[in-house]
Amino acid sequence: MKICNQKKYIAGLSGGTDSIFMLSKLVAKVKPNKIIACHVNYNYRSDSSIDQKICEEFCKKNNIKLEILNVTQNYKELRQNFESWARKIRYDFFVENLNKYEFDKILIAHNMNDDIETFIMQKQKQTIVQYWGIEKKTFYKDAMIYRPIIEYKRSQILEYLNENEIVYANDSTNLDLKYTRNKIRDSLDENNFEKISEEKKVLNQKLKRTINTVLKLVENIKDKQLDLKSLRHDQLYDQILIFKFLETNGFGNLFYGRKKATIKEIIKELYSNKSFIKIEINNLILLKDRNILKIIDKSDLCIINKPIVELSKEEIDYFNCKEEISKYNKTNIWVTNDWERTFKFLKVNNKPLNKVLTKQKKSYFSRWFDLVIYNESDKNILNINI
Ligand SMILES: Nc1ncnc2c1ncn2[C@@H]1O[C@H](COP(=O)(O)OP(=O)(O)OP(=O)(O)O)[C@@H](O)[C@H]1O
Repeated sequence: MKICNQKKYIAGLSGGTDSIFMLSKLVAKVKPNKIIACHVNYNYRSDSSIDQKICEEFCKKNNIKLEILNVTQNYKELRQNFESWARKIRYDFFVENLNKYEFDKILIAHNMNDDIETFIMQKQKQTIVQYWGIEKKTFYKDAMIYRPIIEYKRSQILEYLNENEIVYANDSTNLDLKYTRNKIRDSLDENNFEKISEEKKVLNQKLKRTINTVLKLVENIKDKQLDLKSLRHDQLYDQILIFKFLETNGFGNLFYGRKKATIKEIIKELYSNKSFIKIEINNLILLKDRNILKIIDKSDLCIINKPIVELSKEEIDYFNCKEEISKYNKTNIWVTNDWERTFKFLKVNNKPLNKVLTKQKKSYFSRWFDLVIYNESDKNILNINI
């Protein structure tokens, strides 16, 4: 276990095998005053107090300061997934202590089995990943999370604890096979770990290279638009590119944990001959506008079709059209930028407006920003510069 004895550590201590093992190894290398253990008692299981007691006794014996967060929550009323809710509570608690004591790193006791299980799960679930398995070092709210026992197998950990007669808690949820992870856990043979780790390593190297290339490209993207010539007909590259493009423009959360299929379908559409494609996911509009892919936040768009006299001050400012509309103030004069709905029946010199614009290869995106002024009775447009 690589650990620097000069640094100060906040250690996540659940009382289970892994974190007790991590701390046992840690106290052998680092002075106790450089370690603070943090335990979260969720009061979720009937035996939660046993875990807390094990942590208290371990820390007392090893002269380590222990911070405990006692969670009071009515679990019948919890409306979200327990695991992700619980994870946020404990990571926030770790960060709070890291800042309070001005320590350097947070240590979490994931082991090699967790890493391999995560890898197998990622492959089965076919989600977009940025790393295969569990990374040794990550960040949470600017705090460094380090996993010093990621190279230890569960069997090695148990052997060490039993040999040294160290007391640990049994996590009763581990025995419950209804969870996917536990099903995978049961089917894994540690003898295959070297081979799986090698496969994981190769995939991660490839993924890292791709992410780095994509990031260089995405860094230079302006106006939330991607030139579709940047796609490479390489599945991994294209998927990462679209994902990073969405992520850097604030829409990554829509795709975290989502099946890769969603991004794959988007890419398939982008390669089609269609010059216009509009994909909507919650507040996101992805617009293929000929050779450009544009990200639009629906809440940034103002789409109208109404009599000119009903334009609000905000709308006049948004379209910067004060001067233009002052020329028209009759009641049968309407304004619109709702090109998807109105341009098929509006006419310019008796031709449908959308056909004229398509012929001119007018960008679909820009149509939302040019206000069309038209006569409601004959549907002819009046601002002929369009
Ligand atoms: N109740 C707890 N109190 C303090 N630390 C905990 C607690 N539960 C988990 N941890 C820390 O997190 C590590 C991983 O725990 P576990 O495998 O249960 O979580 P996970 O959901 O797989 O991963 P994650 O840490 O990302 O939530 C533990 O070994 C321990 O270091």
